[in-house]
Amino acid sequence: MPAPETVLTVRNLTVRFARSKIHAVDGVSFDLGTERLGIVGESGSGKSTLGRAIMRLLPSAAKVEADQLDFDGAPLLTRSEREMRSLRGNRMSLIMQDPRYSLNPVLTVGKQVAEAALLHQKIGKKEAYAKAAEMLARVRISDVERVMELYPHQISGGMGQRVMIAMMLLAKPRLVVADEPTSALDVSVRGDVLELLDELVRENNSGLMLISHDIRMVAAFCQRILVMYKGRVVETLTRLEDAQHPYTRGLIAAMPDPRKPVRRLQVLDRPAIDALEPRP
Ligand SMILES: Nc1ncnc2c1ncn2[C@@H]1O[C@H](COP(=O)(O)OP(=O)(O)OP(=O)(O)O)[C@@H](O)[C@H]1O
Repeated sequence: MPAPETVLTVRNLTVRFARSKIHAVDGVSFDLGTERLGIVGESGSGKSTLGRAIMRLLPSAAKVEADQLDFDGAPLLTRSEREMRSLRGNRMSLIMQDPRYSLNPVLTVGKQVAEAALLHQKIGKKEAYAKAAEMLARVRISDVERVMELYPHQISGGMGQRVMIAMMLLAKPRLVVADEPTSALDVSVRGDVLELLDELVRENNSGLMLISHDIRMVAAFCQRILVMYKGRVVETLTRLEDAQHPYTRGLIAAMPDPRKPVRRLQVLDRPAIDALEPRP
């Protein structure tokens, strides 16, 4: 029996897309507790595919296999699509880079947050609107009344992420997968959104997978980091200072440290890294 705080157990997870020779995710194993876990790697390393495989949100062309993929102690891969839809609306949530793809474009912000309140709490319609306003204020939206009347295309990316987080505060998910949640945002609001995400997962005692190419941001926010290269986890870290793998060091060097003067950015020595990762 897994410990009660175990949210996810992943053993030898593999994803392969039809007509592709490579494994987008290649034998990944890890456990996720009620913690903030970062998944980092360069573009194409398999981060998003890993997150979507866990949410069971990959297209049918993707073949997902695992020795074990358990969420809250129960297998995920054998669940029906109907069960998955219910899980995704309640127990697991995905935050994507652009919230406009997650919010319903034909519903005002107020209506969709109120619908989330109706779905997750035993309250009436009027109370649901009051609850929606309360949640939007909690994610530090100042002009709540006005924002509730707007449609998703009328709000900024930062505002969209706040709305998503407000809806998740109502759903209280056990697992949050956040895929580059701040990459499309103005630098000035990135910190705010991360802070809200932190409040969300702490309040609900959730497990968070934060997927990003920005290893410094992830290191500042997460307790543990999995470093992915060509679909595999090459290193697990709790501090950047402990990085041993040349690929990880390359990722760190490629992200300028804001506290230090900019030097020439390093280029990854791929042949040397590939030589360390023998392929079958
Ligand atoms: N729908 C798809 N069909 C075929 N191949 C895919 C599909 N989605 C992803 N891939 C491939 O899987 C591999 C991993 O891609 P993935 O998007 O997971 O990487 P990533 O690390 O998240 O990159 P990025 O940061 O650019 O999103 C890549 O080789 C990619 O081309």
